Amino acid sequence: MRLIVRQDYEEVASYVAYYVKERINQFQPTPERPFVLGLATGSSPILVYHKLVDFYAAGQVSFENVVTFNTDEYVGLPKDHPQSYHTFMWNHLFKHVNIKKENVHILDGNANNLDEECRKFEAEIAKLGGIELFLGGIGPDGHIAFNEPGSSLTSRTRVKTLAYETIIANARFFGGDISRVPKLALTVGVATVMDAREVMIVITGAHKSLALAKCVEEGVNHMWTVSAIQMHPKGLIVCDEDATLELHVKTVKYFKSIEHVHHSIIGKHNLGLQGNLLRNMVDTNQAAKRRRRLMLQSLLNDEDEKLEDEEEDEAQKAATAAVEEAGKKRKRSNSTYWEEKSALLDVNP
Ligand SMILES: N[C@@H]1[C@@H](O)[C@H](O)[C@@H](COP(=O)(O)O)O[C@@H]1O
Repeated sequence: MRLIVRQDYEEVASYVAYYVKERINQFQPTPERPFVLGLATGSSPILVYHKLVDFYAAGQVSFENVVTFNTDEYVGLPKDHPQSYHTFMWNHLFKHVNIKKENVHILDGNANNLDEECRKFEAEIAKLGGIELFLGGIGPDGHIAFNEPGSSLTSRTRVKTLAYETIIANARFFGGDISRVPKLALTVGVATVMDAREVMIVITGAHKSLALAKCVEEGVNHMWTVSAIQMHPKGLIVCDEDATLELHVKTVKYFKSIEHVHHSIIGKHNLGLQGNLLRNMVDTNQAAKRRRRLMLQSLLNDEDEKLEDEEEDEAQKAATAAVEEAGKKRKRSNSTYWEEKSALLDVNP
């Protein structure tokens, strides 16, 4: 498992959005071989979606051959209800990009036969050969999708009763009134998420720091369902500094050092998106020179910043600049959405 620590929510969102964009582009999806992406709702991915919309507006990514599957949906809430996950996904992402309607999969919480709806959802995923990248968030109790504490780690898409803590946490979307929060939801299972070829979880805020510590430093446990990521060969958690509050200092230092050491010794340009070594690009002479220079610098007690300057990824800088430009130019079509977003981000659940 990799743990990427960034300063704050904004930096986490930039990292994740860039990552998703690059994975789609590297995959080179076609209608016959689409990129299958798992997506979540909640406040954690909102800024990621905003940045993906900006990448799309800047011509840096296309969703034409992207197929999506969403983690969950409330039972009994009309699709067009302002708090349904259908409304959320269309307002925050889908209606701003070129995704095809038929490529979007969100569970129908109003289906006549809910069990059948869940079975069909799993079958659709399987038909497409599984999910390539699952982007998720967690609740403060460590639940992934709506897999509440005690959910089976081998669970599949099904109807789930929401935990009291989740109902309280989500009441912020229903005017703070817990009686208005639906008590049932359809959700992908833990195994549905873990079957994806890559799982990326966004965890931000001090209120999720206990869940992060349980997930990273303790055992795989159905009381913290996100901890199942420990068993995944390509699990990636992207968190902010606040979320690390309950982790041991040595844990945080270790995961940070992985990134730092790899960049310093191997060179950022020799590392793939998933931390893999781009063998063809490694020039052993260059690597030896770098090692010598590093050694000299540490002897001379030089500042680390000098090294980091050289390692800046020019492509990412250019991409970010273009996106910022597009973001400025683009007139947001749905202003209430941005008001809603700020409201969500201001609330401390
Ligand atoms: N079912 C959703 C989850 O999929 C989401 O990860 C979680 C976190 O929400 P937030 O990101 O707003 O903290 O909220 C809900 O419970």
